[in-house]
Amino acid sequence: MIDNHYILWILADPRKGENKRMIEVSNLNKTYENGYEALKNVNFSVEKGELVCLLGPSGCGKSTLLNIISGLLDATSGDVKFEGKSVLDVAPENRDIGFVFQNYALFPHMTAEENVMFPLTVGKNKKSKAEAREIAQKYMELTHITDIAKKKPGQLSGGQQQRVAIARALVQQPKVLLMDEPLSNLDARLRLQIREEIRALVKEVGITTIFVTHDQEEALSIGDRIILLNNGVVQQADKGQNLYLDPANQFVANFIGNPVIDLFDVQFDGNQFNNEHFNLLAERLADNKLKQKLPAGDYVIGIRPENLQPSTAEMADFTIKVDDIELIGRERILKFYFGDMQYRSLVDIEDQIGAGNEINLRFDMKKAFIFNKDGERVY
Ligand SMILES: Nc1ncnc2c1ncn2[C@@H]1O[C@H](COP(=O)(O)OP(=O)(O)OP(=O)(O)O)[C@@H](O)[C@H]1O
Repeated sequence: MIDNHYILWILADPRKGENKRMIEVSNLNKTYENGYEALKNVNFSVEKGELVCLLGPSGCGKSTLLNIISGLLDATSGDVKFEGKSVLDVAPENRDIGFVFQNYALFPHMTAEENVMFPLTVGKNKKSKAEAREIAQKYMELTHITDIAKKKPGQLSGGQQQRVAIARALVQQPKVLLMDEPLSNLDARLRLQIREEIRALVKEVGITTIFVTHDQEEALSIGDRIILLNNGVVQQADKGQNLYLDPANQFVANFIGNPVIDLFDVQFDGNQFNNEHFNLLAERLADNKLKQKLPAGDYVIGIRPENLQPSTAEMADFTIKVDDIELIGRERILKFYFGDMQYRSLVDIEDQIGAGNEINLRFDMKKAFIFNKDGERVY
């Protein structure tokens, strides 16, 4: 019989968490030869079987980070560990990684099947031809490409080529799958379809995956978690819904969300938030959301368009003239201007409000965010 002390010891074992952790990036910095700091003290980890999206605007350092994890690029300082062991001294081909690129990178003279089999015909993963074919067959079935097995890349659509590339990356049964903007060259409809296929596939295979994209919608739909980078700095690493509902700072609030969040410059006098269009009493804030006592000064109020709603004249914070409307599925976006800045309110499609209408709007202050002048969230 196992005694209770033994069970307690297992439960208290500090190594327990490490067993679940596949990738750990710690204090990672990259300064290019021209002195440009592309990554600044990057820290995050990825659990086994997790699908994490690296998201951020062009030039934020996504490819630099992916290339350091894969070994194609050296870090300036910091560490990358796989299953608790540093891989910085391990050559890329020995890191047990499958890589999928934006441009597919297939061998044009080989058929789809030969491309998929290729990693099993060379190097340390070399198998007999029959075995290679059998394994390739399994991954070709998983990626739905058996019917195009004998075709060459030039005869395949972009979506088919990317499926071949994914099968080729998985056929070595790597521990980690890295995907660098794999859907960028596909048309909109195919992007939607293949991203769903990719998520289903990596979950079925159970492989730890880092998926790079600059498209927030793609990241929100595919990732278990999102690591949002800007200027080489991790802004927030969290579930997609938390980036939307509980953004760490003004950059995250502004980057995530479609339609984009409304941001208003305000001055706080200790009692109300003021600008030339409205005055909002601080007592409308939810006390438990305040991260600190706010000194008087300049702030930015952020409100998601669905939380800036038409109201009665008595309850209104301000009145606007609708400049334009946009229909998106079940909802309509009402657009209006203060000066040359455009703002948005999101209402139900049934609300018969059109361009040119004057309407009253009210902030749901319990759902607003407030940022200080450094973009840090204070509420
Ligand atoms: N070899 C290099 N020397 C100097 N600067 C570089 C080098 N490679 C990249 N950079 C710079 O480092 C920053 C990060 O580049 P990186 O390619 O990692 O960004 P990214 O987020 O992948 O961008 P994109 O989405 O456009 O591919 C950019 O400002 C880029 O200009």
